[in-house]
Amino acid sequence: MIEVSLQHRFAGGDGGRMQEAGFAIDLAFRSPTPGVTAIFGPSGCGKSTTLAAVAGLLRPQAGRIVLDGEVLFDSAARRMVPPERRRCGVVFQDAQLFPHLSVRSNLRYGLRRAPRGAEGPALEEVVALLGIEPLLDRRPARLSGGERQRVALGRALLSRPRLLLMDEPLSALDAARKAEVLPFLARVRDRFRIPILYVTHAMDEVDALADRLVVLEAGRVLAEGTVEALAARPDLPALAGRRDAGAVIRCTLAEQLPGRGLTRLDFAGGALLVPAVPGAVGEALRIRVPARDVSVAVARPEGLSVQNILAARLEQLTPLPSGEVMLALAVGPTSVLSRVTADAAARLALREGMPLWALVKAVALSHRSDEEAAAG
Ligand SMILES: Nc1ncnc2c1ncn2[C@@H]1O[C@H](COP(=O)(O)OP(=O)(O)OP(=O)(O)O)[C@@H](O)[C@H]1O
Repeated sequence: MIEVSLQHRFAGGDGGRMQEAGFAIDLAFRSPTPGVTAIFGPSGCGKSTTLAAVAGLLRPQAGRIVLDGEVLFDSAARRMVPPERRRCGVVFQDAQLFPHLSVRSNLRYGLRRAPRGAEGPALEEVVALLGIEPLLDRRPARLSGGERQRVALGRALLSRPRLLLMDEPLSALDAARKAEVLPFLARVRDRFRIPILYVTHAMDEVDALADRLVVLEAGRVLAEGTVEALAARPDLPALAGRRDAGAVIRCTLAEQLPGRGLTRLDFAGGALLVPAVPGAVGEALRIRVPARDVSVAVARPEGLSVQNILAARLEQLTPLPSGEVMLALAVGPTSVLSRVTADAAARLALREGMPLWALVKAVALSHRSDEEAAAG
């Protein structure tokens, strides 16, 4: 378990005359270990400050930080474990490799920082896992952004951390590079089982990697919980107001239908047919069903090209700032979100509790817990 509670106020920007109050953070959350907790929120909400406090790079004015029973910081007990003794591996947005050292030497630097006797993967294992063997003799300047991040991750792992802290490690990469690095992060998560605090404002990274979410706003915790539970809440503007808002659902790959080019995914309360997903029957998957790709009907529609028509009940109807309405639909025990126009909601006389049909037009595959799948 990681327990973080911190209160801190930065000095104001007026040269210390205290006319303008500085940013204040006052938050607490707990995350099980191992596992990936994404710290999510708009720019300036305190994400990096939180990581800095956990890493020991910032001494909060008050609070307590405990990792698997070991107190790293406790203002009441005046305890502050110095950063080098906390065993946190940190990966930033820019890889921060030593430019004058080869990749191999950068990795060895990580190993040298590992405490004597600490257990962890060998250099060869990390190199193989991250696919960086061909890069070992290169200098960082001759690496792509994605390659640099893989090396930075390798260096962090080799310091044998008990906790990985990642501060927007993919945000400087374009979509293609990001897609290249994400599976490696998933492999590290699955292979080494090191707890990870992962700062991001990219939902696809949350979907691909995280078990839990801590949503911050202006230095406070707005919500925390599993990715599935929070993604299904229509009342969190930080999540439901986004273009990519949607329910996150755990599924099992239930059947391959090669003749139709489809795969059947089963979830609690129903099943979805999706374009063929490679993988073995029984494999666990996680999908995002974007709210914008779900429409509703008051009677079961016939003769549609849409494959997936699910019997649902309208649980909650939440107006969005955009003028649209977010519908929380229960499909058995599973929540699905649908975003419709206010006009459609009025036309269909939608009200909470009524039965509806949910038409699911698209599904995004986001998370594969299986290591081989993550690699491929
Ligand atoms: N050393 C400092 N002195 C004064 N103010 C600071 C200091 N460090 C951070 N802040 C302020 O604290 C607030 C939170 O910063 P932080 O970097 O934690 O945000 P963030 O959520 O990580 O943002 P981003 O997504 O843009 O990286 C900001 O308003 C920032 O200006």
